[in-house]
Amino acid sequence: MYSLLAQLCFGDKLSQKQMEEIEEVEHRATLHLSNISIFDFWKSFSKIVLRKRRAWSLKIRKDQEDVFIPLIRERKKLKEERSTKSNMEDQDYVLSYVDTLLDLRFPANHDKIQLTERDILSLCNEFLSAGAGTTTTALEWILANLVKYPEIQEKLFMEIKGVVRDGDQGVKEDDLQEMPYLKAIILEGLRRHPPTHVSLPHAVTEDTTLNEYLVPKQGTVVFMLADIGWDPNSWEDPMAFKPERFLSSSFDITGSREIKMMPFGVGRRMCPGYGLAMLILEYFVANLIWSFEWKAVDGDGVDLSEKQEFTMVMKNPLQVQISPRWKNN
Ligand code: HEM
Repeated sequence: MYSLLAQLCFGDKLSQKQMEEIEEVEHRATLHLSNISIFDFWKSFSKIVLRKRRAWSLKIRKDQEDVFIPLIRERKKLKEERSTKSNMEDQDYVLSYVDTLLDLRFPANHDKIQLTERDILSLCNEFLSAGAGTTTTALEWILANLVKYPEIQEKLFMEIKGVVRDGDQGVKEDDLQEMPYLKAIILEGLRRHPPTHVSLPHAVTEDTTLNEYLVPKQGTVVFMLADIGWDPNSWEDPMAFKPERFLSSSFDITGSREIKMMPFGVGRRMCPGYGLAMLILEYFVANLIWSFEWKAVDGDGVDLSEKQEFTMVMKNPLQVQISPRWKNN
């Protein structure tokens, strides 16, 4: 997942070594995120009392600079070279997230006209840390349920079989449009096991009354994302894994019509990566089930206990036996 997101971020010409360096430093940064939030609240206090943790935090930032800044400079150089090339010479160019950030300009009256390298580094860090752990966690929960309920896995396999054409190597992006049961499985996975159980902190801009409770101006508000998706007033048998509940009508994950679940948040601060995340999940699940049969390790059930890390992960990571469905796998 890191390799995929790293290429979206820094371009598709990264070497294996560069991808490994990005993954290593981002993994450390993500695990460290809970400490950084302490510094946000008690900066002066933490400078003295939490010196060691602060030093560790600064070390991670320095390591990120060592890995990311050369990559940002490479994209800057490529941008300058491209400006002198014709369209014909430039055919294998793929736009990256960093390219869009380098092109960003603020209005002229702003005291800063464009982003600095350090701003771009922070945005790339946000892109990778917000995108990789969440999507990987969702994928693991969905596969865990397909192992736990082989009849659902089989029904999905039959749907894919009806869509993939003879001679195709795997499921293509266009094929996904013809797979309503796959979409239902992804939505049910996100409802039953949202990777983040609470939203990011939001604030109200003025005193607001909600169900007779006053939320004072600037008061911090977080939304209980998992509980909203498990509400028995909205969902029948909410703790069961039943993709069929999403088959009867098209479901709007953005919550613009009604809000019965919000694994990506809703409104202006909704996850900007939700479309990408849905595509990655559909594409990976379809191809993994098309290529392999997934079974529980003999004698072991699938334990769906949760553990809070940066995301809500499986307490006991999924252990499976996978067998290729086709001879050439
Ligand atoms: C299954 C996968 C994902 C889930 C469940 C998820 C969920 C969320 C949630 C709940 C929020 C906070 C929304 C709020 O507080 O209102 C969020 C924010 C964010 N997400 Fe995702 N996300 C996923 C994948 C991604 C991906 C793939 C990217 C980008 C590559 C991404 C980038 C972001 C960013 C940058 C923010 C912060 C937005 C802000 O500060 O306003 N996410 N995500």
